[in-house]
Amino acid sequence: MGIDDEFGKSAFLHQVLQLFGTKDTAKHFIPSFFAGTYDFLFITKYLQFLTIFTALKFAIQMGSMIDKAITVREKETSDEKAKRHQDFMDFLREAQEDNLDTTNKSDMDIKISKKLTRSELIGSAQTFLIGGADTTATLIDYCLYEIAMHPEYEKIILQEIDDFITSEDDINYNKIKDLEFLDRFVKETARLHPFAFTATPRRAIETVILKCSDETFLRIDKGICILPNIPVISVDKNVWGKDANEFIPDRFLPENNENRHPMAWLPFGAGPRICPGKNLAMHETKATIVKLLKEFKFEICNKTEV
Ligand code: HEM
Repeated sequence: MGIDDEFGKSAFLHQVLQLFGTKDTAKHFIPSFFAGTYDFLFITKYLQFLTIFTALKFAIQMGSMIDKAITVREKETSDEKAKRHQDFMDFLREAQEDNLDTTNKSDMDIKISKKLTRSELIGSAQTFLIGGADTTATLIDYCLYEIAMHPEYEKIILQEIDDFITSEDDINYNKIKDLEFLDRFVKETARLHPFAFTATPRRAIETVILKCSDETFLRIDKGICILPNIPVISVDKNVWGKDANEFIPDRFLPENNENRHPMAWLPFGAGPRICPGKNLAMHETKATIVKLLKEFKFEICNKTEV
């Protein structure tokens, strides 16, 4: 996906990409230095806390840039707005303008109807931008790893690409949707590498007693924060079968999916707080793989231990 594609047309996104690109990681002395050493030098492991300052600086810089972008939007006339590409900042600002009424939703913790404040707007934009960048890149990395590990599946993906994607113009949402094997391949990759699992903590809003599959009971008190063990759920043999640890994209064929527990596949979380970028991330991953496989072959390097 390039900045000239549909997703990249947003002026706001351009500004943010510029911010991401002003200093690449290698130029950040502290993270790049400790990234290479913290594993084996006792003292540098603990000095890593210094990276907090770099991250903080980045967050402040990003916050102030978003703040400026909002000010620009506030001064815009409706004519000016209509002429440009509408982006997620418009949706967030419209949410700010809506008078959200959540009073009748008994399962919601916050029951105040209110608009997004400016700092909530900035915070939401930051979450979208940070949550949406490295995550998708990591999923793409894992897919390429699995492609290199499974040339037999690479062949099927290539065949599917040949059948459906005949030109660069075909790499669009509707055509990518037709690549059903690639979709299963990406889902299987995400199942075996659920790297964002730490993003799913939940706090109990009331005390509950859960009955476990081994007939024991688990009491969760009001206010307790729990983190579902997604890496374990993802390879649970009771849910996925004896071959749970194997890479088998066809386990996501509709007929194999039918009786599976709805909370079995959790790389994007679940429920009202499920990742809102899920469909975008899946599309972006598949589109990127199509582009890459059209140009490159991915193989395991004999010199690298996997
Ligand atoms: C492969 C890519 C991605 C993965 C694996 C991923 C994973 C996750 C997970 C596990 C959560 C927590 C969900 C839960 O608590 O149930 C989450 C939340 C979130 N993600 Fe993603 N994400 C990805 C891409 C994206 C993208 C592309 C965007 C935005 C463009 C995005 C925006 C967000 C936001 C805003 C939240 C917070 C939602 C909330 O708290 O209500 N993510 N993501």
